[in-house]
Amino acid sequence: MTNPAVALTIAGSDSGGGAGIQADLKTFAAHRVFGTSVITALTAQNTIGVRGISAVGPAFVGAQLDAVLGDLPVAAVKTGMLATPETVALVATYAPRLPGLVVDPVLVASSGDRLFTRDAERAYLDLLFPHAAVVTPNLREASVLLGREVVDVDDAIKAATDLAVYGSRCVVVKGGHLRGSAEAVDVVWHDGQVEVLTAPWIDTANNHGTGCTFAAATAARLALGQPLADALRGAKQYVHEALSRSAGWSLGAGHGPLSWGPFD
Ligand SMILES: Nc1ncnc2c1ncn2[C@@H]1O[C@H](COP(=O)(O)OP(=O)(O)OP(=O)(O)O)[C@@H](O)[C@H]1O
Ligand SMILES: Cc1ncc(COP(=O)(O)O)c(N)n1
Repeated sequence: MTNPAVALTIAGSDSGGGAGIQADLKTFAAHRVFGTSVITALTAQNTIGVRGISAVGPAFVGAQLDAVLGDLPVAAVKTGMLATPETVALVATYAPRLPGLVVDPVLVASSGDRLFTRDAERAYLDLLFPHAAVVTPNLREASVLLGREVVDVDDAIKAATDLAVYGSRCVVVKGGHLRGSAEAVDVVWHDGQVEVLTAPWIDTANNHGTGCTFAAATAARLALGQPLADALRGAKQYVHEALSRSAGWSLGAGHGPLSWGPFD
């Protein structure tokens, strides 16, 4: 019997089940990847918004990392909500032991609620980005990180190029919040080249967890040994399929969750 590939998510819990650790573990399982998890924060959250956050102290985040990395053959890692600059700094100290590192710099929930205490920008840019195989900010996160508005595809191309300066091997500026487009366009910077990933736009309010799912699907595919470019294309396709299958659901009064695979 061969072992399954193992991936790790370092992220926050979403009590509503749509984003965070819950979305990541579902996405790993959908790729037939065994999921491990280091929890950085609890959120009291549903499809409408975030009611409260209780961050886990960095020492206990470290204890979880030691437990997982000291025992299991983690082949790829995704970071989501890290909640505090201290936890970003702590995770950065583990970076040499974190293969295939996908950094989703979660700062704000789709509801608009903040998911990070303060001083996020410098901690992410200076400490974690240099170790990442890929970083995956959405438009709003790219704006916060760069301290300027990022609202259209041209801005996203410039943002991806400017964020690449911080040392990540690849940057994806996700366009799920671009207005007025018939396509969901993500801008990818890789080795000095910029390209776009596109998929047909799905008209649905059930989009809570798209960012987490995209980053987790990328990490799952890296854990399975796919090259990064293939992993990103496959993750984009996975999110599109998940969104299209749950477009008509009505779970909760706010932004509902996505469906999940396997889809093959
Ligand atoms: N309505 C949609 N139709 C098709 N693809 C979408 C849609 N919304 C988001 N996506 C895709 O989902 C992925 C995540 O992008 P998005 O910009 O939504 O991330 P995010 O803002 O981090 O997520 P969230 O909105 O859940 O916080 C991207 O590949 C994006 O293009
Ligand atoms: C615990 C937690 N982590 C992350 C997100 C953002 O998720 P997404 O950008 O996928 O909506 C969230 N709402 N809650």
